[in-house]
Amino acid sequence: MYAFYSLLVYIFYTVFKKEEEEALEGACGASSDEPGPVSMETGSRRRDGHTPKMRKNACARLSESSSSSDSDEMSDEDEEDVSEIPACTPLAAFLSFKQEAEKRRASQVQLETTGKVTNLAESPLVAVMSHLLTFLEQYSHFQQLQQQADQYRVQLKRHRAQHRRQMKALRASYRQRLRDKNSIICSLEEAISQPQTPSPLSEGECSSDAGTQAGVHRLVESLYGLQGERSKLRGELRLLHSQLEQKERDRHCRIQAFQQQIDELKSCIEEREEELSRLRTATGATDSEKRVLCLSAENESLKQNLSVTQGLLQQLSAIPSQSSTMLIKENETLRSRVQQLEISLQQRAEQLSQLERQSEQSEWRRGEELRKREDRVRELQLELDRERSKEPLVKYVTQTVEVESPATLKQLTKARQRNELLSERLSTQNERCKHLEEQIRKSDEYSCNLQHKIAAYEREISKLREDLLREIGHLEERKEEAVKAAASCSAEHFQNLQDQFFSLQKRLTALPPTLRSMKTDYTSLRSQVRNFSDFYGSAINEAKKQISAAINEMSEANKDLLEKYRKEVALRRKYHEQLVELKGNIRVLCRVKPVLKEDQHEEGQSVVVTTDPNNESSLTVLSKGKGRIFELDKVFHPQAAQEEVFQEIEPLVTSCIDGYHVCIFAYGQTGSGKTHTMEGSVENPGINQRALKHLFSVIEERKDMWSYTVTVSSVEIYNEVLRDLLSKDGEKLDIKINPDGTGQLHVPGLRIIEVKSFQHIKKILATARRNRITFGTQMNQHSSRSHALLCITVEGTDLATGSKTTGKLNLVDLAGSERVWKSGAEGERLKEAQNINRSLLALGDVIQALRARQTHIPFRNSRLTYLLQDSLGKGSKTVMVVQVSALESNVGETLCSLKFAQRVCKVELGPAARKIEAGGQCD
Ligand SMILES: Nc1ncnc2c1ncn2[C@@H]1O[C@H](COP(=O)(O)OP(=O)(O)OP(=O)(O)O)[C@@H](O)[C@H]1O
Repeated sequence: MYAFYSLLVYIFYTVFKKEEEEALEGACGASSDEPGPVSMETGSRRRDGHTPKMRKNACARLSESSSSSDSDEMSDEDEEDVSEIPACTPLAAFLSFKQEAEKRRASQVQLETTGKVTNLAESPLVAVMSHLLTFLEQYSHFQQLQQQADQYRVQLKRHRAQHRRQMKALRASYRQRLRDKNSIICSLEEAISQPQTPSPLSEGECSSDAGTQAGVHRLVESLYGLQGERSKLRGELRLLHSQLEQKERDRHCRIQAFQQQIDELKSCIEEREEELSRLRTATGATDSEKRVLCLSAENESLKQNLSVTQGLLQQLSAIPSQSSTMLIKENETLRSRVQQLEISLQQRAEQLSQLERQSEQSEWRRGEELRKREDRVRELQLELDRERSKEPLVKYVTQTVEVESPATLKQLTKARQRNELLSERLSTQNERCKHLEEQIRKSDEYSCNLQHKIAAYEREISKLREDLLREIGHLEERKEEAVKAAASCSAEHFQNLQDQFFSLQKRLTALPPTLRSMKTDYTSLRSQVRNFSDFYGSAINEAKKQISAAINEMSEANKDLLEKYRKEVALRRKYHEQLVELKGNIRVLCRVKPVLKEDQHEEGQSVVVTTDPNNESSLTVLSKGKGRIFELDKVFHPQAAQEEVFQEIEPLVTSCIDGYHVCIFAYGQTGSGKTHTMEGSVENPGINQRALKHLFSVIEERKDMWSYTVTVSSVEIYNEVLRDLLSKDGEKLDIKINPDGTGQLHVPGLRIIEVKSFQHIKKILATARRNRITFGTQMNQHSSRSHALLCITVEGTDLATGSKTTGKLNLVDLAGSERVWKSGAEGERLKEAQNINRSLLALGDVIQALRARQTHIPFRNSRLTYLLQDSLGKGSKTVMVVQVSALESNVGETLCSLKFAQRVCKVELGPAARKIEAGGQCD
């Protein structure tokens, strides 16, 4: 049995071994004997139909499970060599044998199922055989599969090759198409560069080549990309356009600005030219005239030259030609010279005509200028008239105030009438009260008299009683005596006694009625007195009731009245402000000092300053035989009283109570009356005292609605040093910024006194006057050597609304401006004078800057201007009183002062600003 197995295994081994060896031999022989593709082409086929190469490949494929794709470089011929391989191997014979065995086994199974069981299946040889057969079957199946796979691979290769070929052809055609399309793109680009060009890709073209549709699509995409780029470029272009437009606009604006500047410059040049021509006309001949003269003179000389040359020519022509050539040459040069001269003559003539035209033009311009001047004069005249008509305007404004509010006025008059009625009733009640009181007093007196009378009566009665009793006692005694005597004496005597007794009895009976009447009188009087106190009390109560009722009625009516009054006050304030603004927030008044005896040092001094009684705003100064007219806001004639001057300033003082900053200062040469105007004397007080008086009277008027606090301080600036005029120590003071953050100035250490009454202020003013530095100069016996400032602050609180106002009134008496040589100042006085003049100069600079509306106003250049900063600048009200002397000896100073005043006149401070605080907010 074992021997059989061994034999079988051997058979199989030899069969497989042989097949394997053949395969290996084939492979080795092919690799050694048939090198390269040539041998492959010509190589004979083996028994099994496999070429050596194929086998090698198959081996490789077997060893490498992954069948990598053939390289593209593989030749097409190689691929074509692959053919179908027939499946006729020794294994096939074995397989047929195996199939037969299987069939046998199947029949055996059938036999088993039919019950004919044999013990063949149990034989180990049959099992091994069946195993071997299964293995062989699997192997053959594997080989078949391998063959199939090889076939597929070959087919695949073939397809791939075919595909590659197709691809090649396609690539070539694509390249061709690409070239075509490139040309199309170029044309497209050209088309794109030209806007609105229709797309060169027509539908027909797209559809014409279905194979190149993808390429066309790509092209279309690129076209879209290009279009996108084009739109982007267009956007950029638009942006550039807009930038360009912006630049254009900017350029245009700049051109306009330049044009404007040029226009301005032209107008400026024209003005200059006009000014120049004016100056020329003022000095005499114009430049053009002078040039005309010069040119005509030159012309003349040229003409003379010409005539001389012509004469020379004639002479030369007369001379026989000796050296003719020389002469000809000379002649020619002369001719050319003549020609030149003629040309220049012509030019000159042209210039002359041009200049004549110019002179004509300048003449015309002069005429224009003259006309303009006339117009200006007319305008000035009109302005003057307007200024003159201001006063009626002011009146008109006040009238219009009344006209504008007729309803209010009606109401007011009604209210006033009611008020009057009520006050009349109140007064009648008062009178009644008074009358009652008088009656009470009289009845008191009467009762007192009665009591006195009663006492006298009582005294008399008691006396009479005593007398009566005494008489009765006497009579009783006499009666007893008589009885005794009757007993003893005659009947005659008894009769006498009886008569006496009867008369006494009569007297006694006569006595009781008076006594009774007196008694009744007394009792009635007593009852009257008792009743009178009751009556008096009830009458008083009645009167009180009536009075309280009247008062209630009054207060009811008063509420309305108060409201109306408030409105009226506000309206008045408004119109007052308008009035002040109409007059100007900076006003210049001029006061001419009357000629006093002590001023006339020299004999025969004439008066050179005259005022016009018909025009209150002009004054004429006669200087060097010429009269100069000065126009100011108001001119006071020399006889003007202090009251008259104050009346002009009064509205501004009222403004201060309403919360405005007001500055009033007197300016002028030394001795011209500044101190007189500001301070005055005890008998004839000046602005300071009158202003304070007015202030307190207004405060008194408004006490029902406003409560005010008035504080006063006074300083002097002497040699640029600040001193307190209300303090005795005379310490140097400094001006600083208030640390409260308001940015306002304050003077640390300055005495500020709260003033309660006008009497109090009088004392304060007297102290300030005493402390001020004065010295006698040649110009003034008591010349003030310092600037004195009286600063009044009025803080008001509206009792109804609680709003607060802060007004300031600065009253300044400036030190006199003076000419040092004239005032005879030396040493310390000279230094004073220089300091005074310097600070006045600083004041002038401030005024000048305000007038020119400069952004920087040089307030800090002197202590005076620094201190007056908040009352001199914008939003404040200023009055300058210019004091001038009328005497000829002071004409220089008078002219200086008036010129300065006229400059101040032209300053505009703008609308005044009220300093009011409502609920902690500032206006
Ligand atoms: N309108 C006037 N009526 C009467 N007297 C006047 C008038 N003006 C000035 N005076 C008198 O002239 C004198 C000089 O005046 P005042 O002292 O006021 O001049 P001033 O300008 O203040 O001088 P200074 O600058 O030197 O102080 C004083 O005696 C004054 O009484």
